[in-house]
Amino acid sequence: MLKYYKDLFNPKLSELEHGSYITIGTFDGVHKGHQRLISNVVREGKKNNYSTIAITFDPLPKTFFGNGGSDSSRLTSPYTRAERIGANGIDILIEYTFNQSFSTISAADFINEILVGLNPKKIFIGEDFRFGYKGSGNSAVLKQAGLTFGFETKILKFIELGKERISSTRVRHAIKNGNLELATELMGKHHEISGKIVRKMNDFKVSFVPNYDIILPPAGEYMVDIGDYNDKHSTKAIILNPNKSIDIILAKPMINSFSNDNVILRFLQSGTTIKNEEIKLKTYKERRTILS
Ligand SMILES: Cc1cc2nc3c(=O)[nH]c(=O)nc-3n(C[C@H](O)[C@H](O)[C@H](O)COP(=O)(O)O)c2cc1C
Ligand SMILES: Nc1ncnc2c1ncn2[C@@H]1O[C@H](COP(=O)(O)OP(=O)(O)OP(=O)(O)O)[C@@H](O)[C@H]1O
Repeated sequence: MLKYYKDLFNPKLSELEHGSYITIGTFDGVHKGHQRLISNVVREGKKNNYSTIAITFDPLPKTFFGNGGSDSSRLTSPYTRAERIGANGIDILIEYTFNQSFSTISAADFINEILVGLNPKKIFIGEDFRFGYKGSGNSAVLKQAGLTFGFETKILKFIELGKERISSTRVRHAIKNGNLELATELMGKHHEISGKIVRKMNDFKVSFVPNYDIILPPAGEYMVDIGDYNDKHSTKAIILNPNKSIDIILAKPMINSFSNDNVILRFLQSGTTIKNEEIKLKTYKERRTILS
């Protein structure tokens, strides 16, 4: 069971007396590259009987700095990210609020005031990992600090798919292009958002609104699973405008079974099952708009 801490400075956790193995990153989407990094921490940590820790940030540093454009829109809510990190076997997740004062912590202070208190024995990062004010900390800085504080730094090579590096940015592009199949392959999970059914148009058509500002594929038709944790139904979702609600067309009128609760919408693939009369209706509507 994952333990989830927020904003721990100078931590002194009794469970870490023996030592810890740590990984650090934004981990949005927890894609297969992240999973490899995490599984190295978990495998080696368990073997040596150390607690395993993931350190992460919210909001995403890219979003905070506002320089990512649509590349910084989120794949996962903090909750879904935590859930995926926990499912990969990490013991402790520490999430830091990435605000103005946090962003100006120097690399040395990040090591002294955050990492050292966690009693690290080994820190696992990918090739490009940077940390601290203006990104001045890197693997060389960690290796040097390890000589003083008694930890190792392990740098993992990037995992690729189709000779291209897997990254959160690549998953975001795949979703923006409506390529849900590629997004699923890169994450090893379907793209999912939690939200609420806010309106019932008729027994077969409801309106879903996401709880969190998560990236959506473009307007179009998608095959989805919708349901709560116990119950899910494969059906069809229509996105008319990615900033608004999503229309769900139900295969059978079963929505009462999860009426007021949070439901999870998982995008399986782009849809191909649109009916003829719906296509006609759509064309007609579009023509009228152009004429008026
Ligand atoms: C204490 C701290 C301060 C940071 N300050 C900056 C900064 O001033 N400018 C910047 O571009 N990124 C800054 N970052 C973000 C890092 O460059 C990087 O995005 C973050 O550590 C997450 O790593 P990842 O992008 O590999 O997931 C900072 C990170 C940390 C931990
Ligand atoms: N393909 C990969 N293989 C192995 N490690 C990776 C891979 N991608 C990222 N990492 C590592 O995972 C940690 C977290 O990375 P981060 O969250 O910045 O992922 P990212 O995919 O590079 O995100 P973004 O595309 O938004 O920059 C870092 O240590 C990073 O080096």
